[in-house]
Amino acid sequence: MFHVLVTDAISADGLAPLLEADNIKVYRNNENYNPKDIQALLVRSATQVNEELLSTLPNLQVVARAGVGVDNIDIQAATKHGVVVINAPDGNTISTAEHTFAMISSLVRHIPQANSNVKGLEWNRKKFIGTELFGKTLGIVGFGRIGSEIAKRALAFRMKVVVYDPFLTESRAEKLSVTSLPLEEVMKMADIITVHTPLTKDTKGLLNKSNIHMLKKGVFLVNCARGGIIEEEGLLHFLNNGHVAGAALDVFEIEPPTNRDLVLHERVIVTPHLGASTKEAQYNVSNQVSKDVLAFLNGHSVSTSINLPTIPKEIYNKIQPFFQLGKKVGSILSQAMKTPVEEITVTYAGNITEWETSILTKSIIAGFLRNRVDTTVNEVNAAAIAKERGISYGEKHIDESYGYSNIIEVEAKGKDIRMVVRATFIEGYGARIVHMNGFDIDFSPKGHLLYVQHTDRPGVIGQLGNIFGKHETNIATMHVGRMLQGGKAIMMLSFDQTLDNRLIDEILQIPDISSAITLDL
Ligand SMILES: NC(=O)c1ccc[n+]([C@@H]2O[C@H](COP(=O)([O-])OP(=O)(O)OC[C@H]3O[C@@H](n4cnc5c(N)ncnc54)[C@H](O)[C@@H]3O)[C@@H](O)[C@H]2O)c1
Ligand SMILES: O=C(O)[C@H](O)COP(=O)(O)O
Repeated sequence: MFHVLVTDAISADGLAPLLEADNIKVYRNNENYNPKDIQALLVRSATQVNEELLSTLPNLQVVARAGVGVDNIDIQAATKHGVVVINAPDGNTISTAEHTFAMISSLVRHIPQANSNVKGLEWNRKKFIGTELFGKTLGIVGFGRIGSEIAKRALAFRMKVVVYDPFLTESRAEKLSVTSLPLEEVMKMADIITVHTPLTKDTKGLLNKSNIHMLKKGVFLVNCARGGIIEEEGLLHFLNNGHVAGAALDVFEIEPPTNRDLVLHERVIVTPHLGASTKEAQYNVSNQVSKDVLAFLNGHSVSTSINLPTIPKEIYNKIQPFFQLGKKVGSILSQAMKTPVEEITVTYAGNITEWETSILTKSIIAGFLRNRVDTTVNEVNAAAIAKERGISYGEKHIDESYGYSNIIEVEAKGKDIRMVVRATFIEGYGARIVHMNGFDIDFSPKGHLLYVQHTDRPGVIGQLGNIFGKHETNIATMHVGRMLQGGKAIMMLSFDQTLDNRLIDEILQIPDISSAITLDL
């Protein structure tokens, strides 16, 4: 059973994949739970996922942000703890774009102020003369998912759209009918500026007390991204001196906001971080992270991770079975060698070489380390832990795939010891180990296995069978591999339960058996 803690107000409908799964127990923050049980944490922007919180959840494997911004999550601390961070990058794009556009429209037509005026039983029509959007220039800073949706809406209102985004290509700007310009140009040209970047060290105070004077006099400013991208002190200064005509803010440097002069300013309209607060967006982000968390806990890799290399979805789907196989190969080596390993080399051949394999290599390293360290190891921290333990690793791609459509070969070397395992994934058949230390073999890497090295002589298998029979232990499957008749050979047996050590000791008494190692996969 996996235990999932949901701390913020996350859509219950969207949580259905987790709530309905047989092997998942979901706790809300106000329910009783043991912090040591929690393997997954689901948050929005309210929970601060910092070192302090991470240390209270020692078995946490994944933090999922039901939304876009991960500035409430200490990614570095999570990575150090081996915790994968995922988010739902596109589930609230439309809602936030619509909210931003509603804020722009409200701002230029003074709708919130006029609403309060009429509700205050006044009827002041002259006070609320507005500005048309038609023909005006909208400056969009940050032209990602939300920025580009806003551009579509602005163009439908027959506005001109100029954008600044250092990562925007000319062809994408052209395709979306916007003009891409340096920030200074956008600042000089725009009648309204809306920001849609993440909050980073580069975007903090992007518009500030020293540069807002460069904007057109009478400009309107909008921030529905993150508090601080437009510096609040600078904004207030230029509102007060009349350079800025008005501002619409959904987000604040401190939330709830403490800057009363700004919030209460008569030309400022505000909402309490409502960009993503629609039924649809909340369902989308909750459902998206629930599916990802479920997949992750069930041993599958995720495609939206913040602190893992990103793999395009179509490649991710193809490469996904190899992650589990890779971890198992790593685990086989780790359990079979039982001695210090200094170097691991992963060789890929066949169609798998068409893909980016570095993350797969990290999976293999994680699978290897899992049996050897007492902390959580996964693709996120495998490289760091391997380095810490003095294990170097590398990967290469070769042409020889031994007749299989794909091959992963892992060689682990230590002082006077070397072991090689070769595996493949066959569509419709599954994962197979096809070679071990010079022996061709063919078995499925799962369950409770016994890896036996012996001499190929009549009677060895019979003696082994007798011991299992005596202990009423049923052999589920058995695979044998040898190089030469009468020479060294190996056996891989599988069982329905873990084998008792006394039984292994008895097996080792058989003269032609040189080693018998249990592998739990
Ligand atoms: N108010 C809300 O409820 C709400 C909801 C969703 C998202 N957001 C915020 O909106 C932000 C944008 O969301 P998105 O989904 O469009 O993200 P996105 O990643 O698709 O787009 C962000 C864009 O900003 C650009 N960028 C990065 N650094 C920049 C810089 N220094 N100058 C200019 N552009 C820069 C990037 O190239 C990217 O195109 C999020 O980071 C989040 O903080 C707020
Ligand atoms: O980054 C986001 O997704 C938005 O800011 C939404 O935040 P929320 O989930 O706290 O509403």
